[in-house]
Amino acid sequence: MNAVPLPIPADEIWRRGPDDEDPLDRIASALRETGYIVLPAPLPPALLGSLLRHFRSIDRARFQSAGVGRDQEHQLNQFVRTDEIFWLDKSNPAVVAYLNWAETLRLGLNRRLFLGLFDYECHYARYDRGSYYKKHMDAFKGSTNRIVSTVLYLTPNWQPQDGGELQIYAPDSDTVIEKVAPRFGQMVIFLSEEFPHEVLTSNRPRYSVTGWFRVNNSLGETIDPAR
Ligand SMILES: O=C(O)CCC(=O)C(=O)O
Ligand SMILES: [Fe+2]
Repeated sequence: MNAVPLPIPADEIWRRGPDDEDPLDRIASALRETGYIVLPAPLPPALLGSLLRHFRSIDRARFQSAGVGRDQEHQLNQFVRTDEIFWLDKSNPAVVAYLNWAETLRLGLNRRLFLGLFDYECHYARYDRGSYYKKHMDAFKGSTNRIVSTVLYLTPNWQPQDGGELQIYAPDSDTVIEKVAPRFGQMVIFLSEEFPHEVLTSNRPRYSVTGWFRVNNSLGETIDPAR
């Protein structure tokens, strides 16, 4: 692969906290122990700024109404979700830097948790005023290859009255265990098959990058993941 210009040096892409703990150790042990972690600012500010500029530069018309389910089951269901998405590829340097970061996370989690994560897919999501995503699972055991979900928030100057929090429920339950503010730079990482979750109605435009680490379920001539 060609060297791609990064907005920030690759060796500065993981920032250590004041306790000098390796952030990958912290994320891995949280996933092992509780299944999720909220990180207030895991990425360098320069990268967040470049991602937001890229997000805003994309014409509205290029975002697609988000569907529910995959492939043949894929359907638009406005009762469930009203956000719009834009799948990401390596054509923008900020996205490349973000994907490099995700790649180090993938390798770090595989090394520590033996998850066998194979790749990462991600899209931008925009929730216009009044948009939501009702309670759902990102993956059901045995029927999908999404293993770890990530959401990075890019909404500038988010205020509590803006709503749009991510509500995480205990596994198989209606009990809310965490409410994550979609604050600029904040990220949440969770096991896709464990936690029902919901995006509460947003009272202003809400921007995010949602992604999934997947395992490779390809068998014989059936290629899975499909895309
Ligand atoms: O944006 C969020 O907080 C979560 C989005 C989500 O659950 C999804 O896209 O599957
Ligand atoms: Fe989700």
